Amino acid sequence: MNFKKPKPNNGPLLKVSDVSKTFGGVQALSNVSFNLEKGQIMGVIGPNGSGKTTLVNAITGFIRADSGAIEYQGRNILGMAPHKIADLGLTRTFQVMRPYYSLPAYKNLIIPLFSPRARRTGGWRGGGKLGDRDTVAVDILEEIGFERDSYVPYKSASSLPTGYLKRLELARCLALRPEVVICDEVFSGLSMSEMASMLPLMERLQMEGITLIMVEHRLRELFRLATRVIVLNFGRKIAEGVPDEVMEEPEVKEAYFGSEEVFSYV
Ligand SMILES: Nc1ncnc2c1ncn2[C@@H]1O[C@H](COP(=O)(O)OP(=O)(O)OP(=O)(O)O)[C@@H](O)[C@H]1O
Repeated sequence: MNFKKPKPNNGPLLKVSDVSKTFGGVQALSNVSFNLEKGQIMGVIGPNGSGKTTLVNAITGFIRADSGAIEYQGRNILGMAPHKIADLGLTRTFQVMRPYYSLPAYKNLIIPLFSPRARRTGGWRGGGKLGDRDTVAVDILEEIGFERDSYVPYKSASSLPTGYLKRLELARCLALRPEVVICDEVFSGLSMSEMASMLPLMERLQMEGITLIMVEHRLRELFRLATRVIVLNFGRKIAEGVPDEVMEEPEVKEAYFGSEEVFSYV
């Protein structure tokens, strides 16, 4: 199979420029722009309904932005189908998880492991020949915290608690050997100890070279990881920068006024 040689990209890994989206009369995104640099963990925060998931959907092709431009590795991806975007290495988790509940956890990874991207990149980590995919699937799950010895990877997805389902969602992205993972609220619904165990996992992914965008309401946990955040409010980007500094900006304080998230971040 012939793949076009990608053009060298000296700019940001992802460049979102003036992206807007309306649903009926609702302006869900209004001229949102930001750059994502390779290796970053970038947070996307904002009150409920501020446009965070719409932004993720627009970047990953699940909805089409009305206007603006989205470039990934220097290539225009606006209007591309989600599976094509994933094939380029830009993947996402879903806020509402969608595993195949009737299948064992590890079988949920078989489809991404059979994807053209996983085949092309030669399997999980280290390259080389793709081994038995069931084994590779269990390996991935073990890497992200499914204890192989207690048979958790083999349990049906429907029997897994939220903490494991969140990890399974992440594992489905990792099976594609992504360059970027956009995590839509990976901390939501997790206990304090589950969240605490998720933090080193995210750090490890970053150390392994994966660039992360994290859409989060859990500011305290997010700010331990993210070096940069953008803040949305009513579809507009109202701030961007280092987390602690951004939270001091009057418009951000006003957007979060009265919200529990801000009280829980300090
Ligand atoms: N498919 C849709 N049809 C109509 N309106 C939508 C649709 N998707 C989102 N919206 C509206 O767009 C706005 C932004 O929604 P979005 O889900 O992106 O916000 P959010 O910041 O992710 O919210 P939350 O933090 O509650 O998940 C909201 O007013 C929402 O009701």
